Amino acid sequence: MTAVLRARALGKKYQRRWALTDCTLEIPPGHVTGLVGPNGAGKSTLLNLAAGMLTPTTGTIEVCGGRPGSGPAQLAKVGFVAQDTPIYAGLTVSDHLRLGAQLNPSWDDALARRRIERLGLDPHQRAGKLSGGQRAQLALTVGLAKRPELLILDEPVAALDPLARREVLQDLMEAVAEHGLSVILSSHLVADLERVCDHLIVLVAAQVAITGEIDELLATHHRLVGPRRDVATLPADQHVISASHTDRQTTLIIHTEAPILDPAWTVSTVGLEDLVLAYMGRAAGAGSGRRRALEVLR
Ligand SMILES: Nc1ncnc2c1ncn2[C@@H]1O[C@H](COP(=O)(O)OP(=O)(O)OP(=O)(O)O)[C@@H](O)[C@H]1O
Repeated sequence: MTAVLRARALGKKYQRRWALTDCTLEIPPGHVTGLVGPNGAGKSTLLNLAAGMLTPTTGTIEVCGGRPGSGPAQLAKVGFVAQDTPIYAGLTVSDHLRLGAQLNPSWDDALARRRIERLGLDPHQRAGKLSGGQRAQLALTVGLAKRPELLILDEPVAALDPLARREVLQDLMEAVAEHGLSVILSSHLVADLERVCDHLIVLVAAQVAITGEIDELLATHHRLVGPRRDVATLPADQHVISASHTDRQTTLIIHTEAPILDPAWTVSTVGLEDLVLAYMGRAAGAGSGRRRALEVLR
């Protein structure tokens, strides 16, 4: 099966600053992939590269088997809802649906109208007069009704209330189950990602800190608590992601494929939020304010 996204040593430089470096990734089709990382980590840059809104400085990126932005066939395969909720302020809600129908060969008008009605949006209202959350919903409706192979969403639920957020995520999961849609979405809301995503990309400081299938990542990361210990004495196959020590005790989050045999450790599982925070904290340094960049709403 063709990967929905394949990046090899992908990099993007804005003037003198690298926003993304040495990014190598492969996302299989039919999945919901969560993209997470601190502010400024390069998430929007990666998503804009995938949507063809930016061109790489180094490396390559292939999306649904084609080069992003390479022409109408590629545009039809990929839906993109950018972070700033792209709508046309002067056009009404129904103008957006008309435009969507004209521009997209596989436009699902029934889906679009059903969704607008369910959301209670007035078809005659100008998009510029909608609330932030309603605008986000309109942009998402256009993205879903386009019926792309891959829908790329940059912080799609940030402006939505908790109930609306849950409904949007539900809609996405239904589209994945019914139409085989693949989704890549960035969010700071790890609890949401935990609910809908089966793949994860953690970007930190312009680099991929970890990527993979979430179940597999959770099965190979462990929390170890035991008597204070120098991490340099751990077996070579145990990679320390985060470490904290008191006078007597050491707490670690480690990555390993092998069983943990040392009886000195109490071993427990790691949740997605802990895993993400461990990788974010590794780059930022323990106790840094960067940890606060990750908003965890339950
Ligand atoms: N057009 C641009 N020109 C110059 N620098 C840019 C531009 N766009 C982004 N950057 C820089 O590139 C880096 C990555 O930005 P990006 O928007 O990809 O991060 P992000 O992870 O999406 O952040 P956030 O979570 O805050 O949305 C940042 O340091 C940002 O300042």
